[in-house]
Amino acid sequence: MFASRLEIIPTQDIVPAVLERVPAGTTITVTCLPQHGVERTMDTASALAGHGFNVVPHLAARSISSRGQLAGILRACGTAGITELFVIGGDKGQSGGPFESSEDLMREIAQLSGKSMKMGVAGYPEGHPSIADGQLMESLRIKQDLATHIVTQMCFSPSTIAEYMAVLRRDGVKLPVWAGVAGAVPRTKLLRLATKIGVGSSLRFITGKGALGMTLLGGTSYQPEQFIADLADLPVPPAGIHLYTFNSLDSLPEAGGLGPIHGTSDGAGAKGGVRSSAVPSP
Ligand SMILES: NC(=O)C1=CN([C@@H]2O[C@H](COP(=O)(O)OP(=O)(O)OC[C@H]3O[C@@H](n4cnc5c(N)ncnc54)[C@H](O)[C@@H]3O)[C@@H](O)[C@H]2O)C=CC1
Ligand SMILES: Nc1nc(=O)c2c([nH]1)NC[C@@H]1CN(c3ccc(C(=O)N[C@@H](CCC(=O)O)C(=O)O)cc3)CN21
Repeated sequence: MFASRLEIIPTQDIVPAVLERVPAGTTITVTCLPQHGVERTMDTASALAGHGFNVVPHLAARSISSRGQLAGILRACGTAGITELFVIGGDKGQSGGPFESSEDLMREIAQLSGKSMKMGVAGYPEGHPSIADGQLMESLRIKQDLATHIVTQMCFSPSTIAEYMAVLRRDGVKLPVWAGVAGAVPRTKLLRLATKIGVGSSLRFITGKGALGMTLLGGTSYQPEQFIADLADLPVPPAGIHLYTFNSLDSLPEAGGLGPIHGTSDGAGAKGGVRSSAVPSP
């Protein structure tokens, strides 16, 4: 059984939906989209933290307008009891402030927080649409001293995750890897969003695979259970599952490998990054 986390989008109606459907104590990460701005991420994160969730806001470097704004965000984290952030560059074409990349922002956070803030970073098992593989790897090698773990982009292939982890280790990146898995999201929504974030080709590949594709994407929603079970069977499984819910919270996986969305600390914060009792032995 894997340790698990849920990712949500800070839409207006999401806090009551989470309160209704997700047990307090669950780890929830809150995205930071260019059209929303970081305030919405922080407002939602603080509200959920106040209701007893272990919350991880995403901070996009290019969406932060000033060092003062960052200091305010860190103060808000302190007030809400938030001790971990997910730091990315951000999909904004141009930076609106002093930080160009996740690395820039991580250095400033480490300094302002006296290195007490835990930070996750993004990994791309199938590459990134506009950043070369070599540059992504170099960026991870640099960031690993500031980070606690990697969360992968949404992926649909266990062997791709396995190969990605092997390449990371070969190239000297030692951080625990959490596999990004799509939740039970309606198939049309999933196809649209996967295309938008640059992983559409792998999803289209699956949908074009006849019987297997029908199993994976048949019915109205994607079903992640088989993929999660296959990840658990890898010789070296990932440290945990990061479930991209896209706010579809109606059928969170409770069986088939993920285990119940649990209410305890998931262990991603510590170096080593796994809740040993929750992860199958290699
Ligand atoms: N909002 C979210 O939750 C997530 C967002 N993303 C998006 O993925 C992208 C990358 O983010 P990070 O992994 O944090 O990378 P990053 O912004 O830290 O960049 C990694 C490396 O690539 C370079 N780089 C960045 N953008 C580039 C570009 N357009 N062309 C060439 N080189 C570039 C940077 O200088 C750095 O060396 C961003 O667009 C980010 O918003 C990825 C995962 C999650
Ligand atoms: N390049 C990239 N950007 C991201 O923001 C991102 C990734 N990759 N990879 C993993 C997750 C997935 N992300 C996403 C992507 C799209 C929506 C989304 O629902 N977009 C809605 C608009 C939501 C709104 O404005 O209220 C859409 O309809 O496109 C949410 C999270 C965030 N993360």
